Amino acid sequence: MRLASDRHFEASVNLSTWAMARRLPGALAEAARLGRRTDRRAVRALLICQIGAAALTATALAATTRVLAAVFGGGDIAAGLQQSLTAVVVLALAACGRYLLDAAARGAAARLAPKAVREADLEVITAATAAELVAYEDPDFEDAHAAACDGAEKTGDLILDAQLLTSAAAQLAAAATVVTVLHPVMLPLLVASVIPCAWGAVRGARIEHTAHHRNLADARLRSVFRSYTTERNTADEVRAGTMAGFLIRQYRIVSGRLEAEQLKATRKALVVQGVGDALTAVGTAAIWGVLVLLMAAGRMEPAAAGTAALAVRTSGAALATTVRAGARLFRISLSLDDWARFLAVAKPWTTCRGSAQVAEDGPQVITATDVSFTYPGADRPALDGINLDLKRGEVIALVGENGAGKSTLARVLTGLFLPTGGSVRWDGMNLADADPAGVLSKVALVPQDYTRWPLAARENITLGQPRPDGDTAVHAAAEAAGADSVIAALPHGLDTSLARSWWGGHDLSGGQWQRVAVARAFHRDAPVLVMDEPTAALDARAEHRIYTRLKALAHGRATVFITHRLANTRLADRIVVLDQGRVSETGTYDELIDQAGGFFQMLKLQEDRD
Ligand SMILES: Nc1ncnc2c1ncn2[C@@H]1O[C@H](COP(=O)(O)OP(=O)(O)OP(=O)(O)O)[C@@H](O)[C@H]1O
Repeated sequence: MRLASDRHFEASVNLSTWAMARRLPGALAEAARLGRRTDRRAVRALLICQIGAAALTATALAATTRVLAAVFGGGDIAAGLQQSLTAVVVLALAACGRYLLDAAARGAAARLAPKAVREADLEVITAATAAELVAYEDPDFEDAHAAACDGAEKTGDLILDAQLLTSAAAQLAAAATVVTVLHPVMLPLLVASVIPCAWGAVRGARIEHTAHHRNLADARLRSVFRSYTTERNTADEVRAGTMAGFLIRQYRIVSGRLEAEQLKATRKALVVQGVGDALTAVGTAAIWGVLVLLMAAGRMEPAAAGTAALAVRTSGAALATTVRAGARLFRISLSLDDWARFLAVAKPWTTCRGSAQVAEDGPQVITATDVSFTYPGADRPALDGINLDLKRGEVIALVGENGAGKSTLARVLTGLFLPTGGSVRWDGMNLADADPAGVLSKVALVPQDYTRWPLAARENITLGQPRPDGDTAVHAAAEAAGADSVIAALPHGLDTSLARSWWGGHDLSGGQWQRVAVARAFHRDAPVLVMDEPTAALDARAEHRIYTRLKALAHGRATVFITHRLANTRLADRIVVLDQGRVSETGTYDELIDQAGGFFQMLKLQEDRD
């Protein structure tokens, strides 16, 4: 099972082995770029250590030749060794130095890796927050974002494997140079012997990556089942609905599919890698044979043959590491593509409006002219031909059936969404031309699904932006929203942590949270106030309190509130009834009653029910 729109999957499956190998320089360059941006010193240290380690490998091999010549050169071994004492010391020092430099390089890579993850993740966060809000309504944006988070995590492995690859490649270069000097036929033999192993490793990586992508949808589905089965938010429904058995069965079914697909891929990869390794083993045996033949034919001194044997072993091991790290890097490079793809997907969504500044004290009038709005991918508009004026000091109630377009209109009027047709103007300035940060700084919004921030009560109201009069403003906002009693009951008042999942955190009821969310909007003291069903979870007393004070709070502001309790609309200066994205009625409460239209019918139904 895989995502129908997974273009990246198609691309990676159709890559040839050579094309895959060609990706490695790009992956190494990306590792270097991320490394340089996070810690230049660590990158420099890493490179110096790698080059130093390679040089010492070559030095050790050269010193080995001299020692072996002393040992196998005939005559007294002890005397020979004494003669080549310097070479022995050089050999020992070079070996020690190489291990130390290798360890230092690994240390530098380990220091860089988490920083690279952080930097890559920050790029994703920055791109996501710079995107228009409407981007989140596009499924491709969400999918790409999820894959990018995974890719960002992998950048740590990219650095570690890049270090391993360059270290092995440097050792290889050193050993290969020594081998070539000893006999020119050795290097081509060595390279030929490792080709099957490289082929197996790269093909194996491709098989595993293909399986990974095939399993993406199932892996996501399984993690959704897991979280829905065990998380606190759903725990009561899982129990009350006796759903645990059903959910666990679903988990098993999806897991079974995942494991079967994975096993199939692992088997295929193992076979391919096994064939490659076996052929490389045959190649290595052939090299040993050639060495023996060269020695037997007197074309190579025993000391040189000894060094060649060592160099062949060293370079063989280095080649194998190079190939395996290269194959892993290839897989990581595919994940990095996911990361880079999100940055590319997010780019066109980046907020790109004008830079005109709205009035410092906010708009006197908000005008929607022939506004329409269609969600990305939707086949019909959520808003269609809306014309509306909202003046400062006026309170408008937006009502209508579920899905009528109320929340969408509230977002369009405040500039959170730009209309896809028509215009919204604040004092004549089209919001498409205005600096979005300036516009949104004039807006206080209570969304339908407000966030229960895992912060202290104070930050839950100030949102990290305290007013000059500090807690006085916080208490005033809390009092206006009826959250004062909530705060008074907290063990440490405004300092109490509302992060319920953490130790010491304090939980609130649904209605108490909603009061805090309303207090947030009041604390912001913005000239445009929008409240989307602000009392849906409140008890009758708290609801009454908010609506009786709303008129006073709305003074000097342009206020819109959305409600399904039509009796609350009595206090609005104007009621706008939406029906399937269009304004079906508008007027004062009394005017709409007199018209005896849809609003009146809905009101009657509610009154009869109550
Ligand atoms: N992300 C989306 N993608 C596509 N269509 C959407 C999306 N969000 C909302 N819609 C559609 O837009 C229309 C208006 O939705 P909106 O949330 O504005 O309605 P509402 O009047 O606020 O509803 P409710 O009273 O249930 O909160 C609905 O038909 C809804 O299905």
